[in-house]
Amino acid sequence: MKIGLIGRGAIAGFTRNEAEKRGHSIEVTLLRPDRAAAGSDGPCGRTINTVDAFPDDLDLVIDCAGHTALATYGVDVLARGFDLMTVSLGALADPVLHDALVTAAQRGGARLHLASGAIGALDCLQAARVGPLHAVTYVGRKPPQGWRGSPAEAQVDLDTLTNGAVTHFTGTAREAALAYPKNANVTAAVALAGIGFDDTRVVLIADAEVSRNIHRIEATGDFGDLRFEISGNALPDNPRSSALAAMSVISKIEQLCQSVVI
Ligand SMILES: NC(=O)C1=CN([C@@H]2O[C@H](COP(=O)(O)OP(=O)(O)OC[C@H]3O[C@@H](n4cnc5c(N)ncnc54)[C@H](OP(=O)(O)O)[C@@H]3O)[C@@H](O)[C@H]2O)C=CC1
Ligand SMILES: O=C([O-])CC(=O)C(=O)O
Repeated sequence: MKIGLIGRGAIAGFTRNEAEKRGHSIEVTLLRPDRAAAGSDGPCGRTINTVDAFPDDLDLVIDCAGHTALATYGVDVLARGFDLMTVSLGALADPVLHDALVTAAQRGGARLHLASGAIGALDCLQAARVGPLHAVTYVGRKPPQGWRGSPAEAQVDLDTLTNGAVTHFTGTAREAALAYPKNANVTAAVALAGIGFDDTRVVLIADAEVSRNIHRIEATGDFGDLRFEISGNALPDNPRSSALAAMSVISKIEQLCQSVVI
């Protein structure tokens, strides 16, 4: 695939390396206008600053840059007719942005692909909701540094939390996804696969006793009961983000290339 990337952080770096190892080409990287002069060549390859500058022959654009980036560029990317993959699923909790992306995709004849990110069991939730599902709860537990730059900082001193755990959020997936744009995109994945943003219950915990990002789903429905838990290693460049989130981007690229899709 010929790919355009948005972002140059931890997930983007992993995506670049692994995609190129697998024979895909990162043709160009979109950065904020003040980050790199358009057309410059550096560790991100050829850089651009606007959606207009994406070459016409791209197969896919991948957003690895968070909610603001999806809100800033997503509509224009889809309206230009490029398929767009995103890890910034939590941004879809904003109904205005959600509808604008859907309209742009329809106008451009393109699709928005949601990477599964740092969590799993989404296939099970999607099937179970046919039943229907009755209740879904997500509990996210990360080491204190995994909540840096989030509203948790207003409730708990992350630097001095060296033992025990503090619950800093309980509420809906919509509230969590919007309030924790860098830490709780998984709540959006669970909501979108299951019973939606307003009915999915969320608990977020800073836990000094854990060293990995632990995501737990509990669901009940006509299908039976589901309990799923993953302990994800963080990416070396960003303790907030699990390595699986970056791996899920590569997995989705491979899915898009396959004739037999699971
Ligand atoms: N679905 C999931 O399970 C997960 C989703 N995520 C989402 O992925 C995002 C990226 O994660 P990660 O790579 O670890 O984060 P990093 O902080 O390592 O990198 C973020 C990158 O995005 C760039 N960026 C931010 N805003 C814009 C913008 N408006 N325009 C262009 N570039 C922008 C930053 O650019 P600059 O260097 O110029 O600041 C930086 O290169 C997270 O913010 C989060 O929303 C993360 C983990 C899991
Ligand atoms: O990477 C993770 O473990 C989860 C995360 O940050 C997110 O969902 O935004």
